[in-house]
This record gives sequence, C-alpha cells and structure tokens, in this order.
Amino acid sequence: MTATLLTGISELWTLDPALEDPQALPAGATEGQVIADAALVIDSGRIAWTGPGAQAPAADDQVDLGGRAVLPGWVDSHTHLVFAGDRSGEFEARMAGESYAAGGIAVTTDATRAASDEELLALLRRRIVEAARSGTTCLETKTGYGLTVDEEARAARLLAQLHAAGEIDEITYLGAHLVPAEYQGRAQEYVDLVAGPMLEAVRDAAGPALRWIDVFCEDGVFDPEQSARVLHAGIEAGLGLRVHGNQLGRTGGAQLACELGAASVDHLNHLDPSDIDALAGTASLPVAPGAAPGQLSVQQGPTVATVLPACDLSTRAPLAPARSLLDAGAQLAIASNCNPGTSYTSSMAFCVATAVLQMRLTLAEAVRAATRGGALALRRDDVGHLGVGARADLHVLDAPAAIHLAYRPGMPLTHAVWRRGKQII
Ligand SMILES: N=CN[C@@H](CCC(=O)O)C(=O)O
Ligand SMILES: [Zn+2]
Repeated sequence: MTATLLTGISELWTLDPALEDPQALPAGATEGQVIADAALVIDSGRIAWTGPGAQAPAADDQVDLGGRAVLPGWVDSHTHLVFAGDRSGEFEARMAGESYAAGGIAVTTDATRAASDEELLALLRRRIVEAARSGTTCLETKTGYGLTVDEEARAARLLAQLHAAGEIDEITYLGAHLVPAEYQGRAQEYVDLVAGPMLEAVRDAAGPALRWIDVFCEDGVFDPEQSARVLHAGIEAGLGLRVHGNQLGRTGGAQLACELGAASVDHLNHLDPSDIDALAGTASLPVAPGAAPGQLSVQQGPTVATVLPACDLSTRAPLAPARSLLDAGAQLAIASNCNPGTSYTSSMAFCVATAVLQMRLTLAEAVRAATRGGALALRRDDVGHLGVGARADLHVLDAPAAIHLAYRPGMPLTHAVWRRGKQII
C-alpha cells in the first residue's frame, strides 16, 4: 500500500480520543483536537499520522488541499434507506397544518413491497452516494418498511449485500416500526411475530452483519411493554438495542432505553427533567471491546441521546432539547433520520447547521455529536475521529474553517471525501 500525505489543511479536526480526559464531561473539541496548518498521512486505509504541516513526514503521494478545513466524515447513526416511493403529498399537507402520524409508514410499506430487489438496490445505492456527497462516510440503516417475515428478511438481505461491499456500516432490524394493516386489532400477535419468526428470518438473511434491533415506542404504535418484549428478544439474539422514543409524546421510550442499556434513543422531542437525568446518568458507563476490530460491545456503554434536527423541522415538532441534554452531561449524537415520511434528507451538514442555529449548540459540540457522538451511538471506536489508527474517513470542506458549516448554511461545502482511505468524492 502507498502512503498519501495530505497537506494544506487550514484546520484539522482530529477529535482524537487519546487527547481527551476520560473523566471530562462530553463537550466540544478540546485542546489538541483541532490542529491549525496541519497535514495528515493515510496508509492502508487508516490514519497513520497527523500534526503540524511543518513537521509532516515524507510519503509516496502528496495532495495539497489548498487551505481547506478537514473533519472526520459524518457518522449518520439513524437512517431508513430501504424504501420506494415518496410522501411529498403528506409533507405538503403537513406544511398546511396537518400533524405527523405514524400511519404514513404503511404508505411507504406498500410501495416498498411492490418494488423489485433491483429497484431497491438502485435506490439504496443512489441514497448512499447522495449522503457521501455531503460528507457522510459511516451509515447505519434499518429495515422497517417490509413488516412481513419475507419482506423484512428481504430488506435485511439487500442491506447485508451492501454491507459486504463496504457501502453501509451498520444494519438495524426494525420490524417493530408499525403494526401493519393485516394485524390491525391483533397487535400482540404482531409483536410475537416480530420477536420470534421475523427476527429469526432477518438474522438468517443478514448474518453477522446484523448488530441492532430497534422499536418505535410511541402511543398508538408499540407501548413500552410491547417495546420491551421486542428488545428482550433482541438481547437474547445477541443484538444491541436502539429505540425511537419520545417523538410524539412523553411515552416512555427514553426511560425504557436507559433501563435496558440501549446504545441510543432517538427523536427525544418530549422529555421532562427526569428523562434528561436518566440519559445523563448513563453517560459515563464504560464501553468494552466488541466482536470485530473497530466495534465496541453492543451490550455495554452509555445510552446516547440522538437528536434529529431535520426531522424536527420537517414535522414541525418541538426541537429536541439538545442544549439541555449536553448541559446535563448526556452523550449526544446528531443523525439525519433520512426517510420519506419525516425527514427526506441525508444532509448531515444541514443537521449540524440546524443544531447550531436553532438548538444553540456550539459548532464544536455539533460537529462532535455528528461524528464521535454517532460513533458512540453505534458503539464503534474506529470512526468519527481522525486519531492515528482510525479509519481514514475524511470530509474536506470547501471552506477555511468548519464554522462555515453554520455560517453559510445550505451551501455545497463538501469539497472532497475519503472513505476507508479512498477518495470517493
Ligand atoms: N418515527 C418513526 N419512524 C420514522 C418515520 C417513518 C415514516 O414516517 O415513514 C422516523 O424515525 O421518523
Ligand atoms: Zn427513524
């Protein structure tokens, strides 16, 4: 393998965990984690060296980035990319005053069931490229628009194919996204299916690439008891837990996630102080090595509070209290929640700008939440930072400083992207 030296970096956001006080509360970048006038060496797909440009070692190749800022690629820890069709009509009605209701999931489920494998794969690939074009280099995505044993297994199989090709990083089983029409009035039977034969079929289809199980814990969808049943089945299967919680009301998802040691609870539009305290109370739970290099154990660690700023805007929901969560000491992640119902964007740059402009995070806090925060929410330590040994996932901005992400919102600020050491944009 050849080593490549990148020079001309005006600001290098390494967010290097090795430079962090493990006792310190999670916050913005700390000293040493942003290097001015920097250089970086990539070797064998990994970061081999970072430091001041004046001290850069020799390498086989050299690329001058012309005074641009470099960040770790975004880690998008929450997307729903396996879908066909769109719901622009529902979105328009919402902008005219309708509220979001979970029932729209059934519309996408019908369209997804009707699409061929080839169509779904082509849609997935297009969405992955779209995400990469705005700097995303690590992606989680979910099943959840199949909602039968065969359709959930099909989604898992397609995702495993992309996982094997290195195009996505994490796969989540979300059979508990909605009780489908065929099971109306028989929710408990559907929960039994999700926790039993459907889970088995999805595990068989995805193989070891499947690490996560998720549930939409909300009034009218799955209540905390039903959600717990699904999540316990996931634990027995060796999967890590994720929860869609407290999106439409204060309906127990955040507390359940903390109680069961979920890696993340996402949405969080309706929290009271005791929910925030519960999340903060998990912040310093220790992590442990996982099954493969770069992975941490799915069973141990904080329950990350994942906020979804684009979704909050698109559903006109009260913004998740990211500022209060950080102030209380919770671990925070920002994700896109790209899906056709509530957040049809994969732009993490847009989410970061919104977190700064509307949720009152500092730029450093928002960048960290969209990189290291996402990695922790996926219980990984190989992405979300540019410390030596990390995956060489780089986001080069067409700007001299990362603050431009919020200062120039909506502008196409992604200049180049490296994923696993290869330039893809
Ligand atoms: N809230 C649940 N699931 C998705 C929305 C799915 C849809 O409406 O299609 C979300 O995370 O927002
Ligand atoms: Zn979601």
